Amino acid sequence: MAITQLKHYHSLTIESAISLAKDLSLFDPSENLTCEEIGDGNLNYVFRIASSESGKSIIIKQALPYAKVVGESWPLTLDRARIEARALTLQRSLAERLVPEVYHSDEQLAITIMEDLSHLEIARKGLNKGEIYPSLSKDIGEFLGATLFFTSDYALHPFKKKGYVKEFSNPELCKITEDLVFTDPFFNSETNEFEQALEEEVRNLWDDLPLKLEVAKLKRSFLTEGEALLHGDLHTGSIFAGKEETKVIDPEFAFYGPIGFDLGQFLANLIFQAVVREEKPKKEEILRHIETTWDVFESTFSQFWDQSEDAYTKIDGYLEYVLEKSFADTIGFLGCELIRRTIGLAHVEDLDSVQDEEKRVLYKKTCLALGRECILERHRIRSIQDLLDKLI
Ligand SMILES: Nc1ncnc2c1ncn2[C@@H]1O[C@H](COP(=O)(O)OP(=O)(O)O)[C@@H](O)[C@H]1O
Ligand SMILES: CSC[C@H]1O[C@H](OP(=O)(O)O)[C@H](O)[C@@H]1O
Repeated sequence: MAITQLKHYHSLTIESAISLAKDLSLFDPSENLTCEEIGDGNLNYVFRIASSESGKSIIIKQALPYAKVVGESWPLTLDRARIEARALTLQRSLAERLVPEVYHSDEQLAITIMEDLSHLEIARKGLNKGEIYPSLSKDIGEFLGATLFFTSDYALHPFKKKGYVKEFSNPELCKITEDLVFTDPFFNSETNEFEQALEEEVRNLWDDLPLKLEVAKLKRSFLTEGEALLHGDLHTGSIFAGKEETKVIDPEFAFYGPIGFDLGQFLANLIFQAVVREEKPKKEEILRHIETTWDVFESTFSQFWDQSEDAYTKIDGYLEYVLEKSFADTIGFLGCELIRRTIGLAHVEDLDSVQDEEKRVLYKKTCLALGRECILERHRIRSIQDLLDKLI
């Protein structure tokens, strides 16, 4: 009888990460390898292994059985590593240029081994330094048009789509979003974190019943509308950018949800930049990115729509209905992201790194007011220009 040796989960160290890379023949046995842990996200460890001889390098990302940002008191499923590796592979098959290659994955060890993108920079970091990324919004618009269309019912046989819905069932990570994006910031919850100077605005939000009703509707969409496979956490910290290259990483929150969610998260994270940039040309750069993201998403999605085999896609007005609904959802989700990143558990460097306290508080108040307006007015904000008018 063959004896199968089961690999049990253990968290990697610098040494064991190097041994693993060698065991998997990702490097020549004779190569001298260096390894460093470079993870700066909230949840996982990320090891970069490089050979000085060949110049080759790889990334090993490992999930921990808890959320790194909080520690062992917040247990978290290792299944997120399976979801991430699968989502990267599927998204790469739909938008090859915009997603890193996965070399290997292992569910037991909760690892994904992938292409090293260190020649690029995390978009949030670069944007904060004033870097210009000419193709960022065009690329993200294309990524969203392709990944959202080709994982939806407009493109897939219903059996295939429902298979994906099952495969990407991601209850624990969805629960984080349900709590941290849709619930906690709108209630006096322990996870919230905000400065004293925002107390009055925050209490007003908590007391704002019409606002809470609209957030409840958005949360309901997130919980119930399995339209397409979402990235699920598409903020500027999940994107590597360069002058001519863009890559989307970190889809561990992937699941079937409403099309507007990824768009809303990405646009909100651009809006943080629009808010903190006071010089007109610098702000303009971001406004153009906001416009281009939606425009490219809309045109890419519409082009693919014409290839659909679903008879209803030939009915006049159906595409327009889907786009209008997705746009209103995008504006609403964008509002929730603006608020949660300002007063919730997970903040953004764009706002928090502003040293001048008066300015920082002013920017945060602007984000809260804008978030509220977008949630409440999402059906009256009819075009991307209507949104831009609110940012000037
Ligand atoms: N493929 C990659 N190439 C180079 N660096 C990477 C890669 N993936 C992740 N990193 C680095 O690790 C950090 C955290 O990765 P991320 O996937 O966002 O982890 P988390 O899920 O913990 O948020 C990134 O900000 C980046 O600096
Ligand atoms: C405790 S998870 C908080 C927050 O972190 C995730 O982002 P990332 O891992 O990319 O830093 C996600 O946005 C969660 O809402």
